[in-house]
Amino acid sequence: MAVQKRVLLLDSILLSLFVNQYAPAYSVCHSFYWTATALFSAQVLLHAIWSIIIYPKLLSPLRHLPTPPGASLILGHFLTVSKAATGEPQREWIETVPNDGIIKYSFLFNDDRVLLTSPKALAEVLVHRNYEFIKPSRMRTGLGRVLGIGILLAEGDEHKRQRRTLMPAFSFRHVKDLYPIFWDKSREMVEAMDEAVRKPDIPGEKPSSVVEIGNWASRATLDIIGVAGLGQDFHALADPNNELNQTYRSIFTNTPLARAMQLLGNFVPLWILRALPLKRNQEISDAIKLIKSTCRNLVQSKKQKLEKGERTDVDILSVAIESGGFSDEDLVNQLMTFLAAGHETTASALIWATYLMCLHPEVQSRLRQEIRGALPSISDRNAKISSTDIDHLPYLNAVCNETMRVFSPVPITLREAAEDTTILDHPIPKGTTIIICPWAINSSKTLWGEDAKEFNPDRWMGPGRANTGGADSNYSFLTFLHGPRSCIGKDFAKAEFASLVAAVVGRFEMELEDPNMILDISGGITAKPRGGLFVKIKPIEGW
Ligand code: HEM
Repeated sequence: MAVQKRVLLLDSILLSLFVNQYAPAYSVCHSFYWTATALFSAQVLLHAIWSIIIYPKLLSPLRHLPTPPGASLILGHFLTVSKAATGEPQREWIETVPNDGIIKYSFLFNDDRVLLTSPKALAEVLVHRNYEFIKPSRMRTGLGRVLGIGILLAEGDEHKRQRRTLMPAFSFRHVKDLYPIFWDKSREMVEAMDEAVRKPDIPGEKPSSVVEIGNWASRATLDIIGVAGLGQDFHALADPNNELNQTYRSIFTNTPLARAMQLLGNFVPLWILRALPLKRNQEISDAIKLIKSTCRNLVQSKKQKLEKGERTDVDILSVAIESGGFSDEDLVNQLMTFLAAGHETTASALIWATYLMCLHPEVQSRLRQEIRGALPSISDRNAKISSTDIDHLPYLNAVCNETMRVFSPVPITLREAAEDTTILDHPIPKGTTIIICPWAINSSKTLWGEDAKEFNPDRWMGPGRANTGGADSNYSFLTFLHGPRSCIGKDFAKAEFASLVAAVVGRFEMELEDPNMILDISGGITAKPRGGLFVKIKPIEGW
């Protein structure tokens, strides 16, 4: 229902010309400019009243849907949503607002949001009519600069083509050959952490046995996506000041300014926001330059290798180049996507696993026992790990799944109705924003039972539970979504995550630096403890 401001402006100019020509008595101060300004202001005001109050309250087909209490007349639920961690209010509403599968809430100026709460609604949007619900254009333009317009942001037939082409690189048949890389990098991380706490003068660490786990996690996962995904070791683990790692950390840190700009992006054209002389704009454009040039160099050197017949690796980039389906610029966009989508997410999972291990020392010891009993020692550099070694550890699998259920690294994602459509037979106007919230679905009592919010790895143990956690519907676990736009890197991520957890828990006893820490979650694309997670680690000899 939004009317473009430029239409109102044009309209005001034409009306002003008309009034000044044929009815000058009605003009403002006999001036074309003042008349146009007055007409424009009046139209903006009328349009605002229409779109903020009249349409959503009296006419929108969404107005009859169940809605959480506490909406203000103009700001809707904006204050509740913006004050809490991403996904937290939705986690509460899914329990407290009676609904048949969808809930409506409103954002700033009563812009409607439709939250999906049932497997049936999720199936319609994510699977059966997936391409009718596209990624919102503000997501494409906002994220596209950093992530590249690759598979994550492509739509329709173009998305289908890219997904088909890239799928072989992500199939389990291929991923199973990457386990030794996951293990080698996990070992490298654990050895470097060990060294850091023994030599407390390493820059970036506190002079004690305390480490900020997010820092290690993002360096390790960047290296892993580099080697296993793109055939290039970035050596971020070896170098705490690695430029690429620092760059990603700076752009993915959800500062108040970043949040404010994201919010403004809903109302102010992005080209204006990006032209503002702000430090954040400079940081992002420097980051994009570095990421793009890294990706360009990777494409060039991989192509040269392949031309010389020097192919030794089966990484995602090689598969993409050999498919012949992508231009050089497309390849750069895909690489940008894999680098960003493929490392911050798994890093967030490792942070949450560490946090939960600290809160549940009994789970930590039981897991350590399983790992030490079944896997070769982390100190054994010649030990080779296969997919069977990692995948056949039931408690490790249970802890990893339960961590990703309780703290899904991606708390929320968005879609937009591409046309007037329906969800569960409720009319949904074109342009409506649809909220898919793993954070809420993964802890819904309707789907998981009364103990839904508790961390209980045992729900994944026992016959038939290893893949379901005991839930009846596979839509109950939404961490990687479902359907044609689910995470293509799911098998990669699960194996990588399990290797990292096994190495860390096998080697270290961990506790929170501050046992009274109050969890403050910083939202953004991935959820993390704000300001980092500081953990005391103690190497346990004998493995
Ligand atoms: C624990 C780790 C991970 C989590 C929780 C995760 C989660 C997700 C989610 C929720 C989406 C869907 C986003 C949306 O459509 O709105 C997604 C898409 C995607 N993920 Fe992951 N991801 C993880 C790791 C990875 C890794 C390691 C890679 C690459 C190696 C990867 C590559 C991608 C790509 C390319 C897409 C876009 C797929 C498409 O649109 O067809 N992800 N991921």
